[in-house]
Amino acid sequence: MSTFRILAADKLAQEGLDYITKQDDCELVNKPGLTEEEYAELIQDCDAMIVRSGIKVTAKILENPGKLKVIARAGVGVDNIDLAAATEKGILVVNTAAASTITTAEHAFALMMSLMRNIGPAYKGMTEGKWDRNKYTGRQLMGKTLGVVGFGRIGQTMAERALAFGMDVVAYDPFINAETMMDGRVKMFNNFEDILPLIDIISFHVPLNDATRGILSAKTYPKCKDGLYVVNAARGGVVDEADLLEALDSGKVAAAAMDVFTSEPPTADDPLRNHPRVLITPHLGASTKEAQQAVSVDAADNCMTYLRGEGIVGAVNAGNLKINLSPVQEKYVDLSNRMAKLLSPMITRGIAEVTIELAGKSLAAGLSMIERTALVGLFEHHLTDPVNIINVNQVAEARGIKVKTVTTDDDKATGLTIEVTGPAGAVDDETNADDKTRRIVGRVYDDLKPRIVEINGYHMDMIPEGPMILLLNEDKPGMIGLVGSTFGSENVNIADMTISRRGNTAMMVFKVDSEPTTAQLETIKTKEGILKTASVQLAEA
Ligand SMILES: NC(=O)C1=CN([C@@H]2O[C@H](COP(=O)(O)OP(=O)(O)OC[C@H]3O[C@@H](n4cnc5c(N)ncnc54)[C@H](O)[C@@H]3O)[C@@H](O)[C@H]2O)C=CC1
Ligand SMILES: O=C(O)C(=O)COP(=O)(O)O
Repeated sequence: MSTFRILAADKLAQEGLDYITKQDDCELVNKPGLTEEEYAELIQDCDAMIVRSGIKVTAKILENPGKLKVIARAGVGVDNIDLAAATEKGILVVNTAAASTITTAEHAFALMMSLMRNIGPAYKGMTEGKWDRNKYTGRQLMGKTLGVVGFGRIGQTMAERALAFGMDVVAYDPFINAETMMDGRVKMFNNFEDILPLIDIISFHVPLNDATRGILSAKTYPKCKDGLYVVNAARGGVVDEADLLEALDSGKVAAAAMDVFTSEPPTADDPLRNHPRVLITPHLGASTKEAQQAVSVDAADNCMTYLRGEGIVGAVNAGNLKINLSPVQEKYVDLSNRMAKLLSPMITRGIAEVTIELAGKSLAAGLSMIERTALVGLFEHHLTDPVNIINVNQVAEARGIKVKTVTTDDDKATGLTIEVTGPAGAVDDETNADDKTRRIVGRVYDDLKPRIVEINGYHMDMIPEGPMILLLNEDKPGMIGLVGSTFGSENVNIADMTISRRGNTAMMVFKVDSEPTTAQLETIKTKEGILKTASVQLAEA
């Protein structure tokens, strides 16, 4: 059994660490707090890396990833991971989406309540011997309007709690196409500025990206009511920090609560640390015993699922990959790999375009996986850089290879066709019409076995498995005998064969007992009438 080395590169709950050490096939490398250079070296010998927000997983760390295959974020936000670099290197990034939702919403809610009742400065005054009863008259939540920015897991959990406290809730989320949510109790907006005149309190629950960076800033304050309360437990930078300080001074903002900062930790003299109307916590949103236990175990689990080849859970950078496939869809994924591997040695003219044709409505959910698996099979022997289902679309795009997918709904005749077109000028008018592209057609029948039914216009019905040899020869008498005796003298034992004619050539496909050596293939190739040879090693079907 192989042993997976799992690196904990951030402080993880003990439960998560114990969970890793209890697995027979895993070894824990618990090394939080190292330098960028140290991680760059350490990851090369680790299969998985688990992080929180305390480390920046930079392109430099990932430059030579060695055997690193997966990075798990024990939490939600992945803005501290260079996703483009991870994808380029074929490293899967996963998170533990829902495990910390309630905890984080509770923290945002606690910040909102504390802000409205001056809990922070009142407590501070008490510790300094003061008794300021009049200074800290607060505001009641009931009847106030909360604006939730980002109506995902945490935003909705925050809204549920606000509604229970008798607040009105409106939300801005341009990726939700609904007029209202929560049984009509939350009015939805898809223009940020439209919620601003309506709200007394704003709370952010969005990822940090180019669209959300500085979304609340000097530009947008003029639309807000005077005396706005601001809560940010999403990411530092969503609320522009310099503009917030000005808005506090001008009275536009009554008070602000921040759990997250543009730079963490903020410097000791950061004005947000000591502002009398700013309540701050050190990125504690997800920090409860319950949430940390859940995210650390889930993160470890998500790594193991991937490393053990059992699927992908919580993918962040695997595009539209669908993992929970039906048995038939899975068989088509397996078939696409076999088909691509068989076609791959015939691709001698380069690849400009790949067309994947999938027939059968019932297979549609597996399309992305089938497509990626086929591309990996086509590319892997032609490229030196590692290519896998995570980075294969990016690899194709970076090389200008067009990937076309055609689907049809016919469930009575399910099937898969992979066709590869070479670059312009790769074929000419003399080229046989069936050879202008490289094409392979396969299906999975009711017995769930993969079948190849056509290669480049040569029709057959063959289960692709084990070591296989493909021969293209002149279609003339004596060829089968010649090949049989040559295999015999070369000690290559034939287990099965199929032959198909097209014009004056034929394709013989052999299953043999063991993979032929290059020298054996060369000997076969020198025989009169043999035009091309290739060998492929496939798994048993
Ligand atoms: N303070 C802390 O310790 C924690 C902070 N977080 C932060 O909370 C964020 C939200 O987490 P979840 O609710 O679990 O994620 P989620 O993915 O369920 O929700 C995010 C929502 O934001 C929306 N969104 C995306 N771009 C937007 C835009 N430009 N404008 C408005 N809405 C937009 C999405 O449509 C989605 O509905 C995370 O991205 C993370 O940054 C998460 C956990 C803990
Ligand atoms: O899950 C998130 O996005 C968080 O911000 C929590 O961060 P942490 O794991 O506490 O460093």
